[in-house]
Amino acid sequence: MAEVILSLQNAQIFQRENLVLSDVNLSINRGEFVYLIGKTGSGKSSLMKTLYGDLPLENGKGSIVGFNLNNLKEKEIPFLRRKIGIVFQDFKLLNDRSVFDNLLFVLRATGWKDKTKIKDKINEVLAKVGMETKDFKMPFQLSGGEQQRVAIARALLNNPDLILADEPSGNLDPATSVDVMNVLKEIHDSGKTILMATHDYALILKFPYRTIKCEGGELFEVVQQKSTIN
Ligand SMILES: Nc1ncnc2c1ncn2[C@@H]1O[C@H](COP(=O)(O)OP(=O)(O)OP(=O)(O)O)[C@@H](O)[C@H]1O
Repeated sequence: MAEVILSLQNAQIFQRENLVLSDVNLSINRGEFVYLIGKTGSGKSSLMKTLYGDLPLENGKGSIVGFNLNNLKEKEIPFLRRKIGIVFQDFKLLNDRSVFDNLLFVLRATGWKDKTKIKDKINEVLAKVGMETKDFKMPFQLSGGEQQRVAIARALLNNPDLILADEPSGNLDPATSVDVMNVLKEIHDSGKTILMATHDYALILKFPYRTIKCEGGELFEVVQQKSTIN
């Protein structure tokens, strides 16, 4: 039977006192690739933030990778984030250190000690995104697409159950977006569950997966036809 990895029932999500999403119902099984689409301001990022513990789930029920979002405690958030890999539109690499040291920083912060295991893990994730020869480079020496590959490698470090990608191609040109999407597709094909917020309908047409639309404070399943996702 399919294993539910993310579930929200009648969830309400607020940004401060503003109700952004009034009734969110969503269930994602292990191994799925799901797009989250919707107009600017429709609440996609707010939903993502709730899923990684940056915004509280005010009402309704929610669970993700075995954590209950309803009474998520501050001290549980680092443990939740080890089971979720997060990829942002603006990469969020540390600009004062190399690719290798960006990844080292995350491993050290999550308790890794053994130097050989650390090196092997960094090489493994960089190889998955085709960046194994650029581990010595500084982020500003990389193109946007390369920086996003490193950010995806970083998201894979702790072998997460779920990857949340919030507009990962938002800062990339169309050809580079397809390259990065191919990396995400390979990761998905290897068994990972991915939820990706995007505005990029060309990508959705090229890589068709289950699509959810955020509109009027709720989520709707989209039937994969060009006319319905615009
Ligand atoms: N930090 C914040 N404080 C208060 N309100 C916010 C904050 N961030 C977002 N909002 C509001 O919450 C609503 C949803 O924004 P959100 O960023 O989740 O939408 P989005 O669908 O991700 O948009 P985009 O596609 O532009 O990223 C908007 O009305 C926005 O103004």
